[in-house]
Amino acid sequence: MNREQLFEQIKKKRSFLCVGLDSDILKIPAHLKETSDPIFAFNKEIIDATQDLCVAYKPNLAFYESLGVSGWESLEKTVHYIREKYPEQFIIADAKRGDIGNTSNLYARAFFDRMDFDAVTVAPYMGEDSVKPFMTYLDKWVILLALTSNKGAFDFQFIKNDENGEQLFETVLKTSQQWGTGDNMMYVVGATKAEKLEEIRTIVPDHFLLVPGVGAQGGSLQEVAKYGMNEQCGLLVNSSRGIIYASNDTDFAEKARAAAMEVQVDMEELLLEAELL
Ligand SMILES: O=C(O)c1cc(=O)[nH]c(=O)n1[C@@H]1O[C@H](COP(=O)(O)O)[C@@H](O)[C@H]1O
Repeated sequence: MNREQLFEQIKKKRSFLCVGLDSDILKIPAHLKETSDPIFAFNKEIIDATQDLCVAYKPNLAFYESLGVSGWESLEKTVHYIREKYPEQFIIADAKRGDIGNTSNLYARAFFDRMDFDAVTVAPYMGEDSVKPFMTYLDKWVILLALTSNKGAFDFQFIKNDENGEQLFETVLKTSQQWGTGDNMMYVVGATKAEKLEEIRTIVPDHFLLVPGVGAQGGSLQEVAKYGMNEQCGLLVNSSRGIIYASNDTDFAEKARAAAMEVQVDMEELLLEAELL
C-alpha cells in the first residue's frame, strides 16, 4: 500500500487507529482454548469486530514466536485472513528486525515475499546496510525505531553527540532520511513522549509515524495529534491491550469493538479539527 492509499483509508474510516494483535495465549478467553487454533480464532473475531474502525493491524511477533510452529501458523493465517477479507488494511509485522545486509535480505523476504505484510518495524542500531534491504520492495515500508515509548528509551536515545549537540534519536531521524523517503519509511515515536513530537516534526514533517503507547501505557491521543498530525494525518496510533483485552469473557469481541470505537470517535474529532475530513 502506498502513502496516498493509506491517507485515503484514514479519510474513509475517519480513523488512524492501528489495532495491535498482541494475542497472548495466557490472556485470551478460556472458551477459545478448546478450538484447534485459539490464537487465530481470537484474532479473527477481533479483526471482524474492529475492521471498520481501524486502518491497520500490527501483530507483534513475540506473541506468535513464543508458541513455536503453531504460533507461526496462527500468524500466517491471520495475515492471509486480513488480506483476503479486508484488503484495504495496512498490516505491520512488529518484529523489530535489522542485521547485516545479507541477513536483513532474508528477513525482508520472510515478511514481504513469504508473508504479505505491508511494513516491518526495524531497529536502526546496525545502520544503513541493515535497513536498506527492506526498502527494495515496491509499496512496502520500513518503520524505523526512533523514540520509543518505554523507560529504557532514556538509556541511549537521548544521549547527546559532543560534536553537534544532537540527541541520538535526532541523528537516527536525520541520517535515515538519506536511506529512504516518506514513501517507504515511517518512524516509531512513543505516545508517552508526545511532547517531543513537535521537535520531531521539524526533522520529519512529512513522514508517517507509528505511535504506540496510548491505552495501557497511558499516552494521550490528543497530545499526539496536537504535536504530530500533518496534512496527510501522518499518524498511525496503535493500541493493543487497551482494545483486545477489553474483556476476557465470551463478549471479548463486542467489548473490543466498543473500546476501538471510543478511540475512533476521538480520532474523527481530531481529523475534523485539523480539517482533514
Ligand atoms: O514498535 C512498536 O510497535 C513499539 C514501539 C515502542 O516504542 N513501544 C511499544 O509499545 N511498541 C509496541 O506497541 C505495542 C503496545 O502495546 P499496548 O501497550 O498493549 O498498547 C506492543 O506490541 C509494543 O511492542
